[in-house]
Amino acid sequence: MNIIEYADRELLAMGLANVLAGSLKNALLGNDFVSFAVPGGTTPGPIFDMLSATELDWDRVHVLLSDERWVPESDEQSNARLVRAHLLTGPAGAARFIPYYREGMSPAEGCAAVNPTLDDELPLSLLLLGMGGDMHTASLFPGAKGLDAALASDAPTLCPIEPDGEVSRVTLSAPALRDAMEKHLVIYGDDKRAALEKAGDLSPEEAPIAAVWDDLEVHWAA
Ligand SMILES: O=C1O[C@H](COP(=O)(O)O)[C@@H](O)[C@H](O)[C@H]1O
Repeated sequence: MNIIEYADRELLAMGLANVLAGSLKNALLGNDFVSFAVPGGTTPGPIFDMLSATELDWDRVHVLLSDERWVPESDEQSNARLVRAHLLTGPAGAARFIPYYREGMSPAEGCAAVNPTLDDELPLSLLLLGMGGDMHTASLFPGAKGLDAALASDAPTLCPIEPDGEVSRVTLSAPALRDAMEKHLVIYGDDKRAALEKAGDLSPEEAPIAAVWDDLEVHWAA
């Protein structure tokens, strides 16, 4: 794991958007299309805003979510809603988005419907992850119902998961995340940095970020 420190969050957003744009362009050189998985939550909006303005062959980029709350896009908690508002605009509006939520289906039924459509997206060409202070990444939450299944080496690509006291979710599994060709993690603040450092002494069940951090490039600002 390599940690890159930025002077502030704005510089991080600019720097990381540049890194991601360069990685997408490189990956597009050797492939008909590339798969780019992105997080939701409160952190990535400004990074998406900057990246979306970059000129590249977005029509050959497939955008996926690292995880999703099992809510329709009309719900403010929807990660797809965030991605549509901040990433799939301007030049990046030409990208192909692969949403997960299926109206009228349970998360497990939704995963069964979505999983066959993800086969061609693996291994992910480029992955951006976020992390919570509890060391969850994507929706691999410590103690969640479904965590063991999503951490298993033979886990399906997209798995249902029920974090304690939270809306039901779906998440890319640990193997799908771990096997990405290039992986970045963005975190802000001393608390998350301390949590990340602590995760090295813990199991993936206790600190799910530890399941995916081989070759992870970490982008941090206070
Ligand atoms: O629930 C989620 O949390 C993580 C971290 O979110 P943040 O708000 O602390 O940045 C995020 O990466 C994940 O995609 C999201 O669904």
